[in-house]
Amino acid sequence: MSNVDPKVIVALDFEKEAEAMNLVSGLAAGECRLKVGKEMFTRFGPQFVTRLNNMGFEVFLDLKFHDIPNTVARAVAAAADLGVWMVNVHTSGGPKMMEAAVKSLESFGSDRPLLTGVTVLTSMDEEQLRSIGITVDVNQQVSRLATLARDCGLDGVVCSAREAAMLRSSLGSEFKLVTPGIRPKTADAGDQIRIVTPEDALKNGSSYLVIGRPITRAENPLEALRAINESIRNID
Ligand SMILES: O=c1ccn([C@@H]2O[C@H](COP(=O)(O)O)[C@@H](O)[C@H]2O)c(=O)[nH]1
Repeated sequence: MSNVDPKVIVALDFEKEAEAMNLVSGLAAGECRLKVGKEMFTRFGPQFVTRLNNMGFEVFLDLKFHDIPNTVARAVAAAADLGVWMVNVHTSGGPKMMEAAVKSLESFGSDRPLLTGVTVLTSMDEEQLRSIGITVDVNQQVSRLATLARDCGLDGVVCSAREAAMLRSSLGSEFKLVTPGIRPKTADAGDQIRIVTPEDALKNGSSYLVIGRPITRAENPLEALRAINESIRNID
């Protein structure tokens, strides 16, 4: 299936580069985007991202930067130099950090990557929020962090699709909602808690669906991706 703005971002979380390439080499760039996270970037570095770019794929570099403003700004600019499509920071780094990240992309003009901010990890629930001293419920915390991200000039946030309808109505149609924790009905949740099916995520207003293990650990990953693409084909 060819798609000019593919909704699915496949999370390439593999121990071996060859395993990832085995999947990627069977894909057409229009079928999905690819996410490189902490595991593969730590093992295979920027060269791995460049390799995917050279094959025509748009890459979401999911390193969730969280540090002092100067360090994050420089890391975000380094990601832009690498030519990624999207890069992210943790919104809990605060407004000064997010504003510095936005500013660091000014010189890239229209070539800059999308900049998104992680709100509350999809593996967390209220109980875990309380254990780190956050006493409001998940929706309130996500809403607060997403609004802050929007006000700092970020292009969107990473959240669960459970919060997508709420954020879509408060933050408008252009703000990107990037949603991991996607699980087709029969898939294992694993360590994810705030899960949503691909169909419901798009109906709720998600912009992009981040999907890892339901595709990468499937017996036939290409078939699994194509079945998901087919299931969401007619959903706006
Ligand atoms: O809140 C978040 C932020 C990032 N992720 C990342 O997305 C993928 C999800 O993989 P699955 O195998 O589909 O669970 C993974 O790379 C996470 O690091 C997230 O899950 N939740």
